[in-house]
Amino acid sequence: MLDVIGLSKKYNKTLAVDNVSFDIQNGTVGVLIGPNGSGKSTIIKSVAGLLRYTGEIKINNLPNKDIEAKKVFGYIPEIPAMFPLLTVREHIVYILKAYGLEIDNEKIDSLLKRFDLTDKQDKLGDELSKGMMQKVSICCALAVEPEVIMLDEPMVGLDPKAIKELKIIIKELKEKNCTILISTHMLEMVEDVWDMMILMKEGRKVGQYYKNQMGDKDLEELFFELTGEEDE
Ligand SMILES: Nc1ncnc2c1ncn2[C@@H]1O[C@H](COP(=O)(O)OP(=O)(O)OP(=O)(O)O)[C@@H](O)[C@H]1O
Repeated sequence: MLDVIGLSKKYNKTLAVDNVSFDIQNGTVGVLIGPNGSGKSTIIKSVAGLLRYTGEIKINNLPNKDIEAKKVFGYIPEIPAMFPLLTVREHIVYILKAYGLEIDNEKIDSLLKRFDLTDKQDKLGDELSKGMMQKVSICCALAVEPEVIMLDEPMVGLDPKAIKELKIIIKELKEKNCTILISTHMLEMVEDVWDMMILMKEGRKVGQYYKNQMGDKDLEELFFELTGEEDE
């Protein structure tokens, strides 16, 4: 479960996030949407503990910066960060070690296979394409079997097969009662997985909507209706 309570973040004079609150229950996919610059990445980075902010963020009822909270939390950043001298496989091993988990080679093999990385597992971090880096970053986050996972624009740069696999994985995580937060502009990619939508505009949460209350409307239709922007 993820709780964000009264979150505000200023970068110098820019109020990027203005008193935003929401919660996402276990087994629920929340999507964070809004125009460019509306504060989505700032929220995600705050939850991930990468920024200073005011307000409270709790993961499974623990402060997000608590080590016990970090142990159950996975994060796929918008821009993947690779270790240049670690191989693809070593990235996953490294993460498992950092989380204090056993090195389960079968689990690693299966993740690599799902993302077509088996024959790339010995490539170094700085030898990878952008899409491959994104896949490694996804494998690392999944390897720790998080209870709460955040994905910042996860589909960008992925090939169609990897997008399909990721969508299946999101559904599997949901079935395992995971709490999932996805920030994206690719609304059609989350159409069949979302449960709750948090709509951001100019740093403020301007709405929170549940799929089961939205009738037949799709996410894109809702977005244009709610933001008053033109669908061209
Ligand atoms: N490091 C930074 N320094 C200063 N201002 C920043 C910084 N990062 C973001 N901002 C500002 O904070 C506001 C929110 O940015 P943020 O990246 O959170 O938006 P976003 O909704 O994720 O945008 P996008 O859809 O373009 O990724 C913007 O006005 C942006 O210019």
